[in-house]
Amino acid sequence: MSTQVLDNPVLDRIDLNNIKKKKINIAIFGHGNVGSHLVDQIISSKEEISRRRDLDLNIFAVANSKTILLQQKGLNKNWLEEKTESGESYNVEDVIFFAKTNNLQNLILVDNTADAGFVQNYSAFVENGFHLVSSNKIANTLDLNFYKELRKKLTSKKRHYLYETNVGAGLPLIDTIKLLHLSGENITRIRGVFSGSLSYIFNTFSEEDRTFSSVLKSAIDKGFTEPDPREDLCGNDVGRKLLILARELDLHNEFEDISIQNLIPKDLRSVSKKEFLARLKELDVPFQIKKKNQTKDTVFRYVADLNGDLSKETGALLDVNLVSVPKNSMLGALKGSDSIFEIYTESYGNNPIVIQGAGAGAAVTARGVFGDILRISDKD
Ligand SMILES: NC(=O)C1=CN([C@@H]2O[C@H](COP(=O)(O)OP(=O)(O)OC[C@H]3O[C@@H](n4cnc5c(N)ncnc54)[C@H](O)[C@@H]3O)[C@@H](O)[C@H]2O)C=CC1
Ligand SMILES: N[C@@H](CC=O)C(=O)O
Repeated sequence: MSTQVLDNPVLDRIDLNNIKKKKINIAIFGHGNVGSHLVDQIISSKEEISRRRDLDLNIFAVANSKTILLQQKGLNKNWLEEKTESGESYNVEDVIFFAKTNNLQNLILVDNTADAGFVQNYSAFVENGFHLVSSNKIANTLDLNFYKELRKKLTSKKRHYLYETNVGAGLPLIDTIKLLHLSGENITRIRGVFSGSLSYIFNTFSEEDRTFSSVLKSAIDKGFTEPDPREDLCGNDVGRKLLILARELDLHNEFEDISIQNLIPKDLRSVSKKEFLARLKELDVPFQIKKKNQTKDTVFRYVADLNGDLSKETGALLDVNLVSVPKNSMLGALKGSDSIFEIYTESYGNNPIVIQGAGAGAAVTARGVFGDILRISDKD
């Protein structure tokens, strides 16, 4: 598109191509595995999106737990060097103040942390005009009171909250379930392998002659696990995903309602993360014994199951267990870090809708977060 210049002397230097572009101002918290991919993806797709969708994506803040880089005109591809050089310590009120004093509109807060403390700021951000996008699952798995109050606040402020990556990383799962439920389709059961890291770990451990700790270490290095990998191994991360799906169906469950098989030996559960990582080899013998005792032609799968009477607010049963399944079954045939979700509904009968694909990984997750940002940008 070429730049058009107007005759009017006041407007004669205004680029008409930019007038109609909607500027979206984004603040990103957490730039670890997922967050840093997200910033890079936005910066490298910015021009193309500006051309195709008339959106000007402007990342005006990026922060980790220690420092922030604030730039009204937006980050460029050297953001990490700039932040390392001139990032400053901060609190979240500074970001809200910065957005206000610079009169930034169309604000989106992106939470790419795994921090329980950070989600307590959501309400203040919404109060000050921010939409929310989150890969962090915590806000959706605190008590139902917090869950409902946040939604009340969002409705009263006409703000949106999208979190597609909370379950199944970049897979289109939450949206699918939401639409089925909203359209009146009765979902009767959701079952599957919800964890990309545990899928990778058990696929690899079942197939290859490697110790459990070396496979776990690879999963950590590939960015599949939570910042503390015990969140995956103890089942909390899968439990959270199960609860998030249950709540999408308007079920009134709390985290404590989930029956979870914890895979961590008792004496490694409450040590520090540093000590746990130093003692990974202690997982080798217990898992080697499990492998040795396994029936022929079966593989381990860490399976989550939402079942029971899903037509009643309190009728659901939620459980997460390590099971042996035949290699040639749908769950048994999973590869790599794939997750699989079987969604059973009244109309689809015994043949579930199946959603399968990469269930973890920084690039796919960042792409999913990016999708949520674009969905919100298109609204209003
Ligand atoms: N890695 C994956 O495949 C997937 C991850 N997720 C979620 O994405 C989120 C991020 O995961 P990763 O990037 O792998 O973690 P990470 O540990 O690599 O990065 C976390 C980042 O959050 C920052 N942080 C922590 N507390 C903070 C606070 N209070 N304020 C500002 N920044 C803070 C850390 O400094 C770090 O930059 C997690 O909630 C995880 O559950 C979701 C789907 C898939
Ligand atoms: N640690 C999680 C990442 C995505 O939520 C997993 O392994 O699935």
